[in-house]
Amino acid sequence: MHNGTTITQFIIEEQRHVAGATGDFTSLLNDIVTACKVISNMVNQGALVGVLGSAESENIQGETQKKLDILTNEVFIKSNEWAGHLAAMASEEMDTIYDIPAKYPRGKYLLTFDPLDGSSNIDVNVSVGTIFSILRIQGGDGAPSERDFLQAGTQQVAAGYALYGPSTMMVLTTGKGVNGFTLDQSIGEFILTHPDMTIPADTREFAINASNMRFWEPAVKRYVQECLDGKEGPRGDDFNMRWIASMVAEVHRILTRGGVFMYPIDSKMKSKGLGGKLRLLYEANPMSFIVEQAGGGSITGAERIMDLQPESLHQRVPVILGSKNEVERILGYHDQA
Ligand SMILES: O=P(O)(O)OC[C@H]1O[C@](O)(COP(=O)(O)O)[C@@H](O)[C@@H]1O
Ligand SMILES: [Mg+2]
Ligand SMILES: [Mg+2]
Repeated sequence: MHNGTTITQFIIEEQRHVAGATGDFTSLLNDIVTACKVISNMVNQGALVGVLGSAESENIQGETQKKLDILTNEVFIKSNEWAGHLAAMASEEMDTIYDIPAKYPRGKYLLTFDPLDGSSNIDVNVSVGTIFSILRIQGGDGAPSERDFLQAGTQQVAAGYALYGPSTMMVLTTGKGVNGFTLDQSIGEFILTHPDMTIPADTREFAINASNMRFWEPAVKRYVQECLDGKEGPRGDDFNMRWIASMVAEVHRILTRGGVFMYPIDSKMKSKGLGGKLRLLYEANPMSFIVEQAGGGSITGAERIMDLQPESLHQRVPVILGSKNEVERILGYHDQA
């Protein structure tokens, strides 16, 4: 018998304190947990089940989809469309919203997700993940539309990610702190192993794709240069650098030991009319909710991400998140720039 709290138990106990809770939310989270277990197995099996490599298709972002991008999207749809908790879904891998088929009852929640984050790492067997965010539909009983999804991050009911790494983990917030669970493969259950995760306010570790340096804005160039100048520079201390190229893995490292993650806007993106690399609804908002609930900060450079009013389903934004004091320093550099 395991001796820990399962994620199901944890969610039910948490929901007992929510006035008027109907069990819908608990059951929706459980369906998401099931989807991540299926994906964990798929990712783990990899070449054994022929899921590596690219598909012959592109998503709306113009990215060549990986086979696993499509398969994991299907897993999320199938696991969540039937139970009657959702009005609709939206995903990185689907151009438009996914309306719940008429054969299933429709519910009051909206689910946005990045079924497989860190796609460029799949074929090289580096950690990847799944990111999700839950909203409540605000409109009436009519058919849901894209507009229903365009809610600020502060409206999120819950957010989480699964990390498929050396062990499979799930990290979750419902607005009452952040908790981490590890999948016990022997019983197929996520067990609470990282209660009340918090991000240290200070750090000496940053993560950014330095190959874009010549395109960065002055504030980001200044911040990174000062980190690289280390003890001899104005920070008077040495900094370490990391870049995994899977946002989930970067955020998990920051939740575990602090740090700052940056995918800022740059002149190359601007020249293509892009507002950033990462997507607001199913990458930036859920990760910002988690990071803020763990005591960290999350900004675009100039403003708090969770206050942004979304304009479109696949909108991209700059992301700078992590240890609070570093994020505030970077915000200050943008104000001064
Ligand atoms: O290729 P780069 O510049 O290193 O970008 C890596 C970033 O792109 C992403 O892979 C984008 O997410 P997807 O893999 O879900 O498209 C992030 O996880 C990661 O932080
Ligand atoms: Mg992603
Ligand atoms: Mg993805």
